[in-house]
Amino acid sequence: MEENLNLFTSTQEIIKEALVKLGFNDEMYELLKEPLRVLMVRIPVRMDDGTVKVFQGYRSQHNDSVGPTKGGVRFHPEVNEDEVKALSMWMTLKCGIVGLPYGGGKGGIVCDPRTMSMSEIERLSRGYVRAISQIVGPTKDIPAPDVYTNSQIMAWMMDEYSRLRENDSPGFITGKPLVLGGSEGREKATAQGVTICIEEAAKKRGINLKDARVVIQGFGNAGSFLAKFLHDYGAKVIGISDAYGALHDPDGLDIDYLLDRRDSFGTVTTLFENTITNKELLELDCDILVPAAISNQITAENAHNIKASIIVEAANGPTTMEATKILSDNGVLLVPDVLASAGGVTVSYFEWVQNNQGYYWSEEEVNEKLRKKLVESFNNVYNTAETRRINMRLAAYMVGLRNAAEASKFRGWV
Ligand SMILES: NC(=O)C1=CN([C@@H]2O[C@H](COP(=O)(O)OP(=O)(O)OC[C@H]3O[C@@H](n4cnc5c(N)ncnc54)[C@H](O)[C@@H]3O)[C@@H](O)[C@H]2O)C=CC1
Ligand SMILES: O=C(O)CCC(=O)C(=O)O
Repeated sequence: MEENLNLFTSTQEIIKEALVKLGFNDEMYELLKEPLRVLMVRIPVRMDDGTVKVFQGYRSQHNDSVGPTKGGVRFHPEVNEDEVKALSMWMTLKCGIVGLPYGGGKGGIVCDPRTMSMSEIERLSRGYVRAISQIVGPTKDIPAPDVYTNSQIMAWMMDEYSRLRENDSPGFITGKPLVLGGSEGREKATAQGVTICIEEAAKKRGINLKDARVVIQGFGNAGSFLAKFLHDYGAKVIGISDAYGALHDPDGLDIDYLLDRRDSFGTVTTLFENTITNKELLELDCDILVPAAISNQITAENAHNIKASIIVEAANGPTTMEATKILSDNGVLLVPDVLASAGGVTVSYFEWVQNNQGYYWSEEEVNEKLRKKLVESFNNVYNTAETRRINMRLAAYMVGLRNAAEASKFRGWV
């Protein structure tokens, strides 16, 4: 049988399994198997050469029983409806695992910002906000950065929303520049959260992080800060990659140099000649592997060749369900995306709280609150997996779905 690489339908399968284990009935599955709302929009943008290009975008809201929906916006040529739907479902799980008062949302635009000018990207970002403005807002659905979007794009989107509503609305979006109500620590939050999960996983496996050899796929927001944290900690980062290739040095890469040379899209390998492929990178001999780029990277095809004993998923959906099973059977400790990458949305929540109260915290305060939440969440998922004798992905789905399911029940939806 062919492997299911569809992110949406494979997520439905595991949601079903988790709900059955939690004792919920078929009606609950009927409610949670699809987002409540998916808006498809067409965004006309005047390009710099005077022509008009029409871009396709989406905003998906999985479940808003717990609170407003929350999740990033992705600018990528491969964005599609099923991917955005799955990404919004994973946001419900992340918020449930960390205990945030949100449901899951996610957005995306089919585009390649690497080939666009800054002013074209600005017009596209503003057009997207105008197109989705009816269904988003600080108490409805709160966007944030994701692949190929950043704090500048968040600033344009916040400005456009504030103009439409005729009032300043910093709580409409998170991941903003500090001066516009961004939070200390948000930029590094995803990598901080992944680092905390790596520390906890290493403890469980008796691995000393200072001796560990680490491979990271992706050198953008999540991957590059993570490389820096682990490098500074004393771990040996022996491989990194971007969309164009990968770098490998068994003695450890010069992370500070690479950080200095990478561009705003997380590209750095194009400056080097002796590169390897992303596929080769994933199969390198190492202790800890962190996919921090895109989905469907570890599949049934290459799962048997993975040498790492710990995989911590910074990216959303990097490992297929079939590969998850192969890796668990092989004794690999796999810390799933919905837990490992939850640091970003956690500090986004802190940013929103600070915007709502108009009082801002120090970076130390943010990091301390983040650590507390992630250590608790890691152990909650790990212990569920141990007690139930299941892998951490299924355990994370069980922990993550509970709030949305119970809140939907209390509201009388099911
Ligand atoms: N930024 C955030 O706060 C969060 C990000 N994530 C996830 O982390 C992953 C990376 O996101 P960011 O670092 O924010 O994005 P980014 O846009 O800052 O960086 C993306 C990186 O992935 C690389 N990449 C793109 N296509 C690739 C391909 N086909 N093969 C290999 N590498 C490729 C890029 O070259 C770049 O290095 C995504 O899956 C995202 O959904 C998850 C939670 C929060
Ligand atoms: O910061 C946020 O609100 C969402 C981050 C995100 O999109 C994700 O965790 O995948």
